[in-house]
Amino acid sequence: MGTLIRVYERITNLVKPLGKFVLIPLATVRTVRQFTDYLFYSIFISLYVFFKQAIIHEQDEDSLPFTDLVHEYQLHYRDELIERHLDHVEQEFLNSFDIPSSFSDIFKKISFRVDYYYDRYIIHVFELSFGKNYKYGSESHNPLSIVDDLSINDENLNVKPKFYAVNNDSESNSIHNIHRPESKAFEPKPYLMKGGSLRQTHPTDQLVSQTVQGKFSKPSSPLKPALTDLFEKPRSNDAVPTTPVSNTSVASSPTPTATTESVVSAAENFHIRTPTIQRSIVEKTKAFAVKKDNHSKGSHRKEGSRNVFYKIKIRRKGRSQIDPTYGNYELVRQRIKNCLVQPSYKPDGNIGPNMIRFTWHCCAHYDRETGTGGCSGGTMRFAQEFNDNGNTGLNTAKSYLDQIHEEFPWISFADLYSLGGVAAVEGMGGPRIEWKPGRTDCLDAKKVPPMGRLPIATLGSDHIREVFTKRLGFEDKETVALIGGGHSLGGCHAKFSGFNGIWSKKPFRFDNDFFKVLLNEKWSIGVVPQTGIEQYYNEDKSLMMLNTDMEMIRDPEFKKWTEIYAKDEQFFFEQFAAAYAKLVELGVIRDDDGIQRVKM
Ligand code: HEM
Repeated sequence: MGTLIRVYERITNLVKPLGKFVLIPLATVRTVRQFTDYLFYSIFISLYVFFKQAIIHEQDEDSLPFTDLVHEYQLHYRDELIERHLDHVEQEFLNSFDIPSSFSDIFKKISFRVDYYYDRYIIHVFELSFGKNYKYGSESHNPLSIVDDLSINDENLNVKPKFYAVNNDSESNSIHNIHRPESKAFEPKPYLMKGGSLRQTHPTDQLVSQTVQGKFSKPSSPLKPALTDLFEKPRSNDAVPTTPVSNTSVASSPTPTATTESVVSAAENFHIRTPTIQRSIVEKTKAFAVKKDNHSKGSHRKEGSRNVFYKIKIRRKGRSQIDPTYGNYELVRQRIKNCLVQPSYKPDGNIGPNMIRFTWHCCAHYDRETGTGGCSGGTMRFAQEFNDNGNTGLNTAKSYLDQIHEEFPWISFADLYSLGGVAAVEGMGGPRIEWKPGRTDCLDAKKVPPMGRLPIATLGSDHIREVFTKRLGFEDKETVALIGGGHSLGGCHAKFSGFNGIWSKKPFRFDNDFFKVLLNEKWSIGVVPQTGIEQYYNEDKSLMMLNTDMEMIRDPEFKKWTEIYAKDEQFFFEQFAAAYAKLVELGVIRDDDGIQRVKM
């Protein structure tokens, strides 16, 4: 029987061009119908919104500009269409329900539908009738893409729904399980699955919509924090969140404020290949810094109320309350610090290093030449980025941060993911790192940068400079501080990267031990017993180094900084804090109100 099915599949596959031709009318009718549905719905909605805004005069805090409100309703309608199909079809097919943006888009959708129908209902019709799981993909006529058991590796693919440490001992996280079928999509949180709409329903019946929009001319409502407040001192007097934040009390330490000169000079030193982008960054940073100064001198009211580009709306039932944690970034920072110690996360017991690596990987795809990548946009939410091989093992940090997002739904993922590492460094005894909010999230995966940009641990100093200097824009001093600082914490896990061991005797304490150990121990190459991969060991094999770490003493310029950092911990702390602050700003181009509007 199995052979017969295979023969059938081969034949239908061979006559695919002809079969697809026959299906064109059906796909066209369906797509055009969907398009006209949107069209009629949009007209209806436009009238409705016009009536609502022009005649009823909704309350200020609930009214969006006309076009945004229409768009919101359109997305809502699209979500409804999708929900009707949710159980029957694959995610790829659901994407074809996106609102068509142009005529060529309609043709693309028709062509996609033709392919999908033929693949699902002709080639794999027997697969489906015998109850086998089938997954559409460009290669799905290839028997390998037919997934017999969709439950395999679910643990690996999904972040844990609750605060729950991933047990490193479990087979489910084993590096050997990473060979999962390409077609099995990472399942993002439900509200992200709907692509365009960031609406979500919370257990508390809270409806949150986070929108990026054009100029908004009305003064901010007193209920909403003024935009400029987001960049000022922590709102420590704010009420504590409704969800209790562990036993530790929440201390609000002051947010460091950079002087105008320091911010502008940082922007000027921030070398970008494209001169226009460089100029634009410097100008925007200058304007922002001046505005910040004005604000602290008390003149912000005149300015702030006129030029608001961005609004985070929080609506609740009854509309009388606002999330008391809104805009309190200090509270989120503290919340992250409080969740670092996790005895159930074995064998480490501390997720801080994982968090620092997670943030570093969120930023490390930046390319200053093209302006792509960087942690802005929160692109790590998407399968294309998160499933990159280099990110193996980072589901722990992501699952905790996603859970924290549920407590503070007003923060953008891009801000939260960058804050994770910043807070973890501090929580592990490191320096306080300056961090500014204002990153925005991409609505879909189109802005996910090309993968394969993470550094490779077995290569040498040329490769390190290619990544850190050429692509990310760091000087040697910063590169050494970042690598040594990051690798003073945590360790390698055979099941994730194939390397194994710790870099320093105190892997959960941020200090300059990495540099001391690197200079003082005797290193020789050895093999990780579990994986057969080569790495460097000290004499008693209690510590390890990667080849890229060894470059920190092989390359003369890197070695110079290694020696300096080994001698002067305070200086190292300062350099690391500055470099990590720069890391989390890569690709973030801010408007004069400090908010990043466009993800390049
Ligand atoms: C040449 C550059 C780098 C290479 C090749 C590299 C490579 C690696 C590898 C292979 C691991 C082991 C992952 C595992 O098995 O769990 C690791 C862990 C880690 N890396 Fe890097 N890394 C680099 C730079 C950085 C930077 C710049 C930072 C942060 C500033 C960083 C922070 C960390 C941390 C904290 C861990 C420990 C994670 C844990 O214990 O879960 N790394 N790195």
